[in-house]
Amino acid sequence: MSHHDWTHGVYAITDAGLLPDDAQLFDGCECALRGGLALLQYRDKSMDDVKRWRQARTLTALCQDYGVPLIINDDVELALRLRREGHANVGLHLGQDDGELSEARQRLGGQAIIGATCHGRLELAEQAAKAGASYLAFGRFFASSTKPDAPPANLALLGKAADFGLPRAAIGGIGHDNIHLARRAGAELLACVHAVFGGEDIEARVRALNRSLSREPPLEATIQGLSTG
Ligand SMILES: Cc1ncc(COP(=O)(O)OP(=O)(O)O)c(N)n1
Ligand SMILES: Cc1nc(C(=O)O)sc1CCOP(=O)(O)O
Ligand SMILES: [Mg+2]
Repeated sequence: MSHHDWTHGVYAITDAGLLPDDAQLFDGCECALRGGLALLQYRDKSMDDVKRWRQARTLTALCQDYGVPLIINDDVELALRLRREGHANVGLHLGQDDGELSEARQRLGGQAIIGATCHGRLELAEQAAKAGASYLAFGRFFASSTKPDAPPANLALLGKAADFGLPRAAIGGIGHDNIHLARRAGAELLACVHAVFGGEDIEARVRALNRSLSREPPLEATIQGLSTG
């Protein structure tokens, strides 16, 4: 795990509509991992605890093979159960209504990756940073078919969030045609559902996103380069 830099790159998030059974979920995630992910998030809104445990456990092992952390959406108990089984690569993502981040930090320990949804609001980012977040997620930046009603945010926010000193994740409608804009605005992590899992050849889709990212330095680095040299 130590060689893997989870702080930069494509952050794929699963979707039970696009990956409706175990075979499609596991195969889709393996293809995405082959394409090169910084992080993978297991996002399943069902109440089926048996399914969620089975799927999360298999994804944890799959991610371990690729040296990539698996982030559990919403569910601190599930993340805790996996970590207690010895899976140190398991982290958690919490939204504003998903429980106290400081409590999750205490329960999961100092090493676990814990992300926080901050929408378009710097004061939420400040609170999350103080409560022990590992990364801050902002969005929705573009129209999203996965979550059309997520509150909109402006890309300029990403530059303002640099001062927290934590990786910034951009989410919401991120795809091949706009990923460079979010990167350029300062996001280190580019979180995508549809752009990764919403079509054929998932590995090629992730590779294409990574190619777009590698061509695009963040604006902060460009400005620094201009002023130093
Ligand atoms: C990386 C990332 N950013 C934001 C979210 C959204 O979290 P939340 O606001 O809790 O909404 P749901 O995903 O639970 O519907 C996320 N999951 N991941
Ligand atoms: C899960 C989620 N949260 C969002 C937020 O703004 O907080 S947008 C979103 C959906 C992201 O899916 P897609 O890449 O298909 O647009
Ligand atoms: Mg949530």
